[in-house]
Amino acid sequence: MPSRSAPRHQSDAPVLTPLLQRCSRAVVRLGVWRTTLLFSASISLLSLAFTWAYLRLSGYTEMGEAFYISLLVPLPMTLLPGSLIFALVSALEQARHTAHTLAMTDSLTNLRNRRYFMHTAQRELDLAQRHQLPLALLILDIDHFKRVNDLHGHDMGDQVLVEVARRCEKVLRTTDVLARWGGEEFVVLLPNTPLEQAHQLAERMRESVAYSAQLYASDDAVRVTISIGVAATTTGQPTTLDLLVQAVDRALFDAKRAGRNQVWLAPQRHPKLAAGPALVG
Ligand SMILES: Nc1nc2c(ncn2[C@@H]2O[C@H](COP(=O)(O)OP(=O)(O)OP(=O)(O)O)[C@@H](O)[C@H]2O)c(=O)[nH]1
Repeated sequence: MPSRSAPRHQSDAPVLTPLLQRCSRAVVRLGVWRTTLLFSASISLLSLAFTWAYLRLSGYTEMGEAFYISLLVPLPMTLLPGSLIFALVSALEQARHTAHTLAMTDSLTNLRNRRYFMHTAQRELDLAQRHQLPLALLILDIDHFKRVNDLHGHDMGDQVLVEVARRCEKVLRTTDVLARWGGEEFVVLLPNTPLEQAHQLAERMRESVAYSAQLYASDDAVRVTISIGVAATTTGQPTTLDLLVQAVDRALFDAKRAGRNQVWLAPQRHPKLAAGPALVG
């Protein structure tokens, strides 16, 4: 009978890389000096064990001076090279971590970027389908944003983007993922959320942007609104991320065409997506 278990690692590379990463993260967590001391102490103990085994096998019963030599000599001998190596490993790990975070972050808003979002959304969609849970997706777009830039300047436009991101973030739960989709668009993933609940959240985001007396900390107050497209998967029905994004895009397009500052739910034209009323304004 063929084995059902997944084949184990076919080469050393996939095993080694996570192992090395785990080791370098451990160095960062412990700190260079603690790692060095731990390393040097382990080498000393190993050296002691080897000496003891060697003497026993050679017929000696007393350790004598060999005890002190095997325990204490490796300690100072490994301290300097150990600390240099671990300092280097720690610096490399921190640089790798920073580069990884930067590659996934939008520099203006500090939100996750589209690349991170797509990766996370695919994983969440797979999980939702495996556990038969609903999943909702929102794309929101600042209305007439070009005018903000034209009237108040690009720097103010940037401030508006940051402020809208902050307001939307406040409405969301910790499990939701908000990312910058690009330009003046943001995307939100709502795991374990049916369409009705996603709609309520979208409305709260829309209101938190539209109904603020003075939105931006500046003498030159700007008021903006956002339009939002929403779609959700139907529990237990398979769909793809592309289909979901297409449905949300279409709903957002409809919200814009209907006059902006509205939330539109994805219509029934994608049978595998949760159906809802087409317009919720
Ligand atoms: N300040 C600033 N502007 C940006 C940034 N990214 C994109 N934009 C601007 O966003 C504007 C988007 O304009 P449009 O696509 O015409 O859309 P809109 O004016 O918002 O109109 P509707 O979406 O139809 O309501 C463009 O003027 C871009 O230059 C950014 O990072 N900072």
